[in-house]
Amino acid sequence: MAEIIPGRREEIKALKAEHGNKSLGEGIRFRGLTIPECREKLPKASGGEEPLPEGLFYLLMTGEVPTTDQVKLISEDWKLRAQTPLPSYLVELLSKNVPKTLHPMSQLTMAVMALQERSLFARAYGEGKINKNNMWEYAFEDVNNLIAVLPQVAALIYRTRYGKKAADSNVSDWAGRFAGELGFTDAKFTELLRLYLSIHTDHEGGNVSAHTVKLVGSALSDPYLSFAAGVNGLAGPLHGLANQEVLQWMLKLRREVGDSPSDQQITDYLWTTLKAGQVVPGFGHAVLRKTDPRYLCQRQFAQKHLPADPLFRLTSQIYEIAPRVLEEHGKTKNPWPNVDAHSGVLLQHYGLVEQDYYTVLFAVSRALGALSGLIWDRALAFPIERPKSLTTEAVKKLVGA
Ligand SMILES: CC(=O)SCCNC(=O)CCNC(=O)[C@H](O)C(C)(C)COP(=O)(O)OP(=O)(O)OC[C@H]1O[C@@H](n2cnc3c(N)ncnc32)[C@H](O)[C@@H]1OP(=O)(O)O
Ligand SMILES: O=C([O-])CC(=O)C(=O)O
Repeated sequence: MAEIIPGRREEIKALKAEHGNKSLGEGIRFRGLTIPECREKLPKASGGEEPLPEGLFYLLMTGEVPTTDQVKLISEDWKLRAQTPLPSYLVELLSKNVPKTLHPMSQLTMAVMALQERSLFARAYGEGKINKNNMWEYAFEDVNNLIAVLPQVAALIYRTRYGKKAADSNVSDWAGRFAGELGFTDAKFTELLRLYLSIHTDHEGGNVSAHTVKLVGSALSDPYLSFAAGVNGLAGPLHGLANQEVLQWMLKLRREVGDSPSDQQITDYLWTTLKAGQVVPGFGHAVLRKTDPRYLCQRQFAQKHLPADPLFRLTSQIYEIAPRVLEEHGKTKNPWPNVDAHSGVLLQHYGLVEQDYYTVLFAVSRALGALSGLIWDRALAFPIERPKSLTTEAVKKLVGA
């Protein structure tokens, strides 16, 4: 990073000076690579087929596809960093003191906030050691320390809330450790988790969670404070919570009309949702205008590994019907499914059935995207974000309305 950053600083300064007034957009790409390209090019676990999230992190940080050895180094580094035991007050908090009714996303935010005590960035700032040139280094350490322990923290929330036990596992990549801590040993589930944690990392920087991390970080709040804020944004039903909402919506459909609904029953159920003034979870998108490529790659995974799963078949049936209904409804600019319309179905298949936990998985993945961006924000010394705010009266006066 120390070698890459100076050149990038110059490059971006020149680019902004020359082209800063143009507007841009290019769908979902990670450093220029599409989701299928990432799936193909990023290193896999031995015997595995899905990308290791560590590789995506490396790609987001450096702009280059890592070698298997480079990815291994990250896995080992994160494993080492995770060996510092979680603070006992955090373990007490999560395993004894939070009420079972507190949503797992709120528990995650509390846990990240509790870890903020470890921030090297905040400590260095307090000691007057931080300047624009070196601040990325402190952010880098905090980010890697936080990412390293997130699986442990998230799994502790899971085990406590649902009365589960960790599994004995000698898989040592980041997602593999997470699967074991969650109590899963099925190699297919671990592969699914590697894919899940790779594809949920980011979607440009403008989505609510990543942008919140960026915004809060722009005040030089440290990576723990910034990430906790982003997790709160992800917990909203129009964003990451749609992950859980989709499944609840589908299960309610099954409860109301049985396990094998007809096309007409699904159509009626969609209209009931829309006429009640609610959104159809998992459909629509703020910027995409076609089926989300993350939906499609999860669909491919299902077609390969669980083609006969009843919930997958229902998902496919809804895929046929919902876009037509949404088009007829005429409001949404994008009637096609997004990433959240598929993930829960896969997790259900492998026995991770606790829907209100799903967005925590999303958050663990989002840490890679949003926090790698945060390191770059500090490396490029981006300024504090501050959109202008005016009253409606002032706007009217200024535009002569
Ligand atoms: C990882 C992610 O965050 S992916 C998104 C996850 N969220 C969901 O799946 C929730 C369902 N979808 C939605 O609510 C929306 O499509 C969003 C929040 C994702 C995008 O919102 P917008 O950018 O405002 O979408 P858009 O410009 O198409 O909205 C136009 C209108 O269509 C409505 N609309 C959009 N999607 C849907 C939907 N799935 N069901 C019903 N109505 C919808 C909007 O509510 C809005 O209505 P309004 O004019 O009465 O205010
Ligand atoms: O881009 C968005 O607004 C929502 C999304 O898909 C994501 O955050 O992954």
